[in-house]
Amino acid sequence: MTKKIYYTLTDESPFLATQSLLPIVQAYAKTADIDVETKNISLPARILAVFADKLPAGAVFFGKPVTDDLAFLGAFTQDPSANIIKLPNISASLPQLKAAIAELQKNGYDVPNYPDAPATEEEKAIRAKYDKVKGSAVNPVLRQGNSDRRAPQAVKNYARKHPHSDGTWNESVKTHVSSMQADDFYGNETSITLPEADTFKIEFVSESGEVKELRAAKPLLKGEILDSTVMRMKSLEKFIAEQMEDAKKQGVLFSVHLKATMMKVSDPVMFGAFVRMFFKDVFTKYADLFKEIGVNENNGLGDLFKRLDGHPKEAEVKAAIDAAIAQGPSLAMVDSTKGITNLHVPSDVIIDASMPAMIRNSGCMWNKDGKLEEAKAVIPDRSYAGIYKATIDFCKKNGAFDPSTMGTVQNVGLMAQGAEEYGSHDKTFIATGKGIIRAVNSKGDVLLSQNVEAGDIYRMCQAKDAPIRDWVKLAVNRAKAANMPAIFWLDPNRAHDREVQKKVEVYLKEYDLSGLSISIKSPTDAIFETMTRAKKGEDTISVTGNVMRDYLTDLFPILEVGTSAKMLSIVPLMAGGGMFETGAGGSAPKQVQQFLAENYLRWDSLGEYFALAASLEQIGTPKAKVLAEALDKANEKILDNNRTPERKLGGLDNRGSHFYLAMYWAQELAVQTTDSELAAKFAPVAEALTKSEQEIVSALAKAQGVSVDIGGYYVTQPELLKKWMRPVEAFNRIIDNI
Ligand SMILES: NC(=O)C1=CN([C@@H]2O[C@H](COP(=O)(O)OP(=O)(O)OC[C@H]3O[C@@H](n4cnc5c(N)ncnc54)[C@H](OP(=O)(O)O)[C@@H]3O)[C@@H](O)[C@H]2O)C=CC1
Ligand SMILES: O=C(O)CCC(=O)C(=O)O
Ligand SMILES: [Mg+2]
Repeated sequence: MTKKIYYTLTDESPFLATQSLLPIVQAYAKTADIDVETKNISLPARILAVFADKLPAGAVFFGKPVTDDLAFLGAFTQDPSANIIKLPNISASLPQLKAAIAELQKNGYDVPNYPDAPATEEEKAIRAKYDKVKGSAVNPVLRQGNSDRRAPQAVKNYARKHPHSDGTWNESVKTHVSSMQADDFYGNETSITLPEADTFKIEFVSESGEVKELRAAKPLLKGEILDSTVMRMKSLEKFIAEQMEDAKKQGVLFSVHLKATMMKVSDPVMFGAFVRMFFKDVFTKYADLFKEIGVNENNGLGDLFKRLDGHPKEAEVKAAIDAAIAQGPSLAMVDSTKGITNLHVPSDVIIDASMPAMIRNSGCMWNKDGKLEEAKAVIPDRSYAGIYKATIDFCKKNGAFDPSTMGTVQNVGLMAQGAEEYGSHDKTFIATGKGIIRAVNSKGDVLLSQNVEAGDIYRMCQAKDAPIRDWVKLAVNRAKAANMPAIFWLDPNRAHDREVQKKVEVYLKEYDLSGLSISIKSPTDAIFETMTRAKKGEDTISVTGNVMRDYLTDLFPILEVGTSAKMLSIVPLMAGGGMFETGAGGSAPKQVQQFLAENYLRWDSLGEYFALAASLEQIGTPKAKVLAEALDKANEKILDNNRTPERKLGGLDNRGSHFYLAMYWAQELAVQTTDSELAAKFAPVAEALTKSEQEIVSALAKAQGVSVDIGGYYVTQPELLKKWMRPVEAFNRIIDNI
């Protein structure tokens, strides 16, 4: 029977790479009776899916009828045969969402504008649909299992042989992390475990006793952990002002690191507080104008400039902003050549990628002159900031890490069913006045309650019992399989973590742990021990909650192997199937700019190669296993022979690396002796590819160095992509004839 792998079409670099890689994958998989079918979960496809009713019947996007592929895959995760390869996708900030809407409209798709200030019921409905697409809208739907992320041994070996630089560090480095000391999410957290199944609704009770329902009742399962907490806006503003002063005094760059994409409700509001405080006088002086043109600081300085464009007061306001920048502490830059600051776009600086990049750069970020400079990294909430502080302190004391000798850090992350903060969006509210926000059960009893004032950010999180049980199981299994010590990172000072720890202690008793080293430590102790071990070349498994999973699986891969793109990232679905994420990083937008400018794509598809091998293994048929084993060997050859993309024009790029994957994979299939049919099938393919190696690789190289038109950024044209991503007919012919 034909087996199926769903392969996702996403955005930016991984989407471009797919245009070249997928035809190879499909051709090889077909020989084992495996159908690799695409599902489009890109940002534009997701927008079209929610507005399908507004499109004419039979509307087509990227060569296929418009369907809700994310909903399809989300439901499919519950099928025990699910086998999904998931590439990184854009978690859109509002500026990105608006840009994608504009491109769709330009291409004739009649989707509505994003209503900034919805007034009518219709506008509110449109806004609600867009808010579903916004931010991290894909991963929480598909991640119906916990997370197993690690560097494949071959990748680790490669990094040891070809170490990148992790910068230089010593005690004199002025870079540091600054967090609030009170009134943050960390300080205000309360948590309970539900003794019985129940429901909860969220209400605001004003000072005068008026009750307003913020969210209707939703079910709670027995054993579920429920938290509530609040970030006090006035304290946050005061803290930001102090940190600006301090950065200026210390003569370091001022930078802010948040996760406005994944934390799509809370973090843009915090980002907005930074914009408002940095440009306090400007926002006060031009309050009326900003109201008139619809400025919302949560969307950043970039959006403000767009709204000012062509306004009679444009020059005056820009001068005031320039003056504020000149007066304030030096701002960290995203792109100094274009004048794009840390405060321009909420999704430009994303903490999981930005902090490791800074650590690798000896604690430096870019200043306005395009030079590296030490920085203050402001991370307001203390819940997770401590691990970066500990890393920086460790590097100051012990020097930079050395990729040629350091150990590896694997991660087992609690992620399933919207665990913890990453599932909190529908339970996050900005308080509209002074009073109480509370969670109330079916009997009317108050489960959790927080005092709030206008502007405070109230947030509730859930973590269900079954995922926690599954996470403990996964941790024990990984510790056994990898033969490494595993540490649960749980903070005794956090109410939520104390509830989790009670469960972990109970569930660990269900296993025979003899011969294993499994411990529970606070995040600061855990990272210290993990780094001390890594420095000595020793390996450790970090067993963490959802946010730390995200942070650590960029931090350690970037330190160890230079990028998280090369990670194996498996989600064993709780219903029995598997989702294979490719790498643990993002969609690398900077690389798209390079591709468009010079037809050079430096996306490294190694994450895809490893995900594919794991996916084929899961298919499990004898032929699929042969394909998987041959692919494993091909992957090693890719690394041994250095056939991963180089950074700069003129080198082997993404397409060249795909050629070598095809060649090595075919060679391995041709020489294996387990399946003679496959060997016979691939012998001529291997021969043809080997014979044409020089011709194809030099034709791919010759194609580089020109500017590229693919029809748009979000809305691209399939024929144009084919032309640019599969430019060598001789290569295409061999693949298409398999
Ligand atoms: N799983 C998912 O779907 C995820 C999606 N995202 C989304 O991705 C977008 C960008 O995120 P951002 O945080 O900037 O991080 P990215 O990982 O996209 O970019 C940071 C840097 O990582 C390096 N990099 C990442 N992947 C590769 C690769 N395959 N090959 C080579 N280099 C790579 C490059 O760094 P260098 O130049 O230093 O080599 C790149 O400039 C956002 O929209 C975000 O929401 C982010 C994380 C995960
Ligand atoms: O879903 C997202 O927005 C980002 C996911 C991410 O960063 C990760 O899983 O590492
Ligand atoms: Mg991440």
